[in-house]
Amino acid sequence: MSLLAGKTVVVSGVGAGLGHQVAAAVVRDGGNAVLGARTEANLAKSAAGIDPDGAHTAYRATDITDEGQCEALAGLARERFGGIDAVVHVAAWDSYFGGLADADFTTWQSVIDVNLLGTLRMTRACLPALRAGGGGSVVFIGTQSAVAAPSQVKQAAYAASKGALTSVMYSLARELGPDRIRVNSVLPGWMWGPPVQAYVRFTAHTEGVPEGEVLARLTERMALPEPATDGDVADAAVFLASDRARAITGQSLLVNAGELMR
Ligand SMILES: NC(=O)C1=CN([C@@H]2O[C@H](COP(=O)(O)OP(=O)(O)OC[C@H]3O[C@@H](n4cnc5c(N)ncnc54)[C@H](O)[C@@H]3O)[C@@H](O)[C@H]2O)C=CC1
Ligand SMILES: Cc1ncc2c(c1O)C(=O)OC2
Repeated sequence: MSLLAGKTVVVSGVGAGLGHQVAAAVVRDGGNAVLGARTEANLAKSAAGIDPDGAHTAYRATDITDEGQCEALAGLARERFGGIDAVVHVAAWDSYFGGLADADFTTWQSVIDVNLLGTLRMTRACLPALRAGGGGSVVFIGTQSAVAAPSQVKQAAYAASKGALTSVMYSLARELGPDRIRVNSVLPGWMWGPPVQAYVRFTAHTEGVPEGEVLARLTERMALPEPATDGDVADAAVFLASDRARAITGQSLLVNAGELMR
């Protein structure tokens, strides 16, 4: 039987990258995907690419800094598909923010509000449906920068927000375990997809070096020859979302081609 046959998975932050890959993997593996992100046009495009006849997808514009919008997305999942079995939290503000020395704490607060509190708002909005269905799975997307010195510098606020999310995961796994709700994190490293592809192009251009050289620098410390793709990270998230991970909770899974090993 397919990994997610008959299951409904809410996915936040569906744009061109990882969120789209997660939603695509959910439908490919037999489930229903309920897509949220701020821009409705991106959602429509993503859903049309995954599921042209719309039988296994639903979407709604959702900013995870707004609790009411999170609740509306969870409500859409219940209306269209009768419940929620899992939620994968991709939405994040994942740019470069400057270091501590030149910190603007207003920006820090925004990063925390999206990456940490936004993810928790979205989780809370899904809890009644997860409980009503007898349990389910919550998957956070962290980063390897949350557990080790990052390979890029000056991202203290981002690392703080994702590190806190990874810590909260342990606490929630305990809190929600009695309701058979599992909580895990996937921690990508340099993930080959639109944002990192743009970074490689930009860096090659500004340094006047071939793109292959920039990519070689990124992969230098990886055990495998190529970085994980956003599709590879999506597969790990879908596994944790599924019943095949039924005894796994309170874990972080690095999906980074072996750049860091613990
Ligand atoms: N690209 C990489 O190498 C790495 C990415 N990650 C994580 O992977 C996820 C992103 O995947 P990517 O494919 O890189 O980028 P992406 O740009 O496809 O994903 C981020 C999405 O979150 C959305 N978003 C931002 N703020 C939001 C809000 N307030 N409400 C709703 N949606 C919001 C963005 O619009 C975007 O669609 C993030 O959680 C990021 O922290 C982690 C490690 C490495
Ligand atoms: C957003 C983002 N971009 C690039 C990278 C990371 C990240 O979290 C990371 O952990 O290693 C490289």
